[in-house]
Amino acid sequence: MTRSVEEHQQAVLGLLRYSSAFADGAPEILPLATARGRVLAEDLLSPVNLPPFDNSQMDGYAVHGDDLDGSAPLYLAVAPPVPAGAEPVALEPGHAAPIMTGAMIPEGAAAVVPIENAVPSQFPTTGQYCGEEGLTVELPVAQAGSFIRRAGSDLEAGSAALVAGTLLGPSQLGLLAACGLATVPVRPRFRVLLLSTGDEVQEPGTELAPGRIFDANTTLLTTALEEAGAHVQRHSVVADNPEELRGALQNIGGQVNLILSTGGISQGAYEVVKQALADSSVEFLSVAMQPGGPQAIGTINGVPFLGFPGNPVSALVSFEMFLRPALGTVTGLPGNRVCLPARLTEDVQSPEGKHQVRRGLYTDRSGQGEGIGDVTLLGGPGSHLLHALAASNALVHLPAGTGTVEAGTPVAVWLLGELRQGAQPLHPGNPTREALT
Ligand SMILES: Nc1nc2c(c(=O)[nH]1)N[C@H]1C(S)=C(S)[C@@H](COP(=O)(O)OP(=O)(O)OC[C@H]3O[C@@H](n4cnc5c(N)ncnc54)[C@H](O)[C@@H]3O)O[C@H]1N2
Ligand code: MOO
Repeated sequence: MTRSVEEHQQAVLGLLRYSSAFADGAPEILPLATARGRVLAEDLLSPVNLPPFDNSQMDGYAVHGDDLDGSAPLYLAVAPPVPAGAEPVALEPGHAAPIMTGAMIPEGAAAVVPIENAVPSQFPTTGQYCGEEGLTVELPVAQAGSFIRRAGSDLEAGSAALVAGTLLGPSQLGLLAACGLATVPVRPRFRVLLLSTGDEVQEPGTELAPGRIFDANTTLLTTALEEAGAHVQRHSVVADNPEELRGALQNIGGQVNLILSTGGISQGAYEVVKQALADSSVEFLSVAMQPGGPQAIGTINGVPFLGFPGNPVSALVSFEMFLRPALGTVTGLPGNRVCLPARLTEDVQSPEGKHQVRRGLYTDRSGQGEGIGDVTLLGGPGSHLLHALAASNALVHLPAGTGTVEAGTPVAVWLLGELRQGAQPLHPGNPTREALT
């Protein structure tokens, strides 16, 4: 059975949505400073007004409402100062109180005049406040309410500070702190059991035996999953022994939201995942994509399962194309990569019937009057080319039907990192030839 990229993306999304253990997970309560990158589990109402009280927006003089009759300049007696953090005494008509930014507006005051608009334009010294009677200040005409930040003008007590599903970053966590909250309920992390398979696959840090290779996939996918916000339970490498794999998968139910394996799913004589799950509801199929053609999808004892191909580049491309976007949709975490148009720096040939995903180096040219950036392919299409992948900052899409593309033609790229300054993103989702024309 062969599926299009879009069909398999939908199938993976459906599988993750089915992951009921995840949806029913009780919220975790975290201290604010440890909750960055997590998703809010429930609506949070503010217990206080923001600001909590009427306060001054400027260092200046608080003026009584009775003195705002439009006559100017005002000559007012200087009242005792109002520092931030103090509860001031009421202001009498005919008086102006030195008031600091953030200080509570005294009862009776109706406007603040910034100190630089006063004569003298500096506050009296502490000694003058204490020792001299009869200090006066000259102020220009002021509008009622000027430079006063009203209680609740940012957020009213009892209204929603944040709604469930919000991704918590510095601004959101700062808001909760301003509301006086010390902890936040977050959705539990999406939990993934990760197993790499293959007799030839050996732990890094050991001495490499003849015919064997080091396990790249466990580290590659652990870090990719964690970067996407998931919690990863790493299993040690499973040999090409179906009994061993079945043993590793027993009694997993309920502890994880997804089991993800690499390797053992194509046409060989020792395809351990295929053999171990032959009588299960897991489907082994081919997606019209290169790399990442062989795929497995289904459930094991009710737990969602995905099998990625063993080649490291195939595993990463499978993650980027299928799992990352679906994870974003079900968890509320950012799943879609920034998609940009870029001009190819060389001619390229892709298989007509497949969506080819090449790796490349994207360079932003928007500051050089070029409009869009360019992309240089790194390595060939081979799915073992991990060194070229490591030097790349973009996936380059050559959708099914592309065939030959000449140098200078715009193609869609997904940035594997931050958006460069000035670059204009395309709409997220699968790049098509039409999106570029
Ligand atoms: N006759 C056919 N052979 C193959 C086909 C096919 O259609 N017909 N498809 C090829 C494609 S495309 C891919 S991709 C691979 C997928 O094979 P498997 O998923 O069964 O993976 P393995 O055979 O176990 O491994 C493939 C390759 O990757 C290396 N590998 C595996 N695990 C790791 C790891 N953890 N770290 C680093 N490298 C790993 C492994 O040694 C193999 O070289 O099948 C093709 N064959
Ligand atoms: O489809 Mo395989 O993933 O090219 O190398």
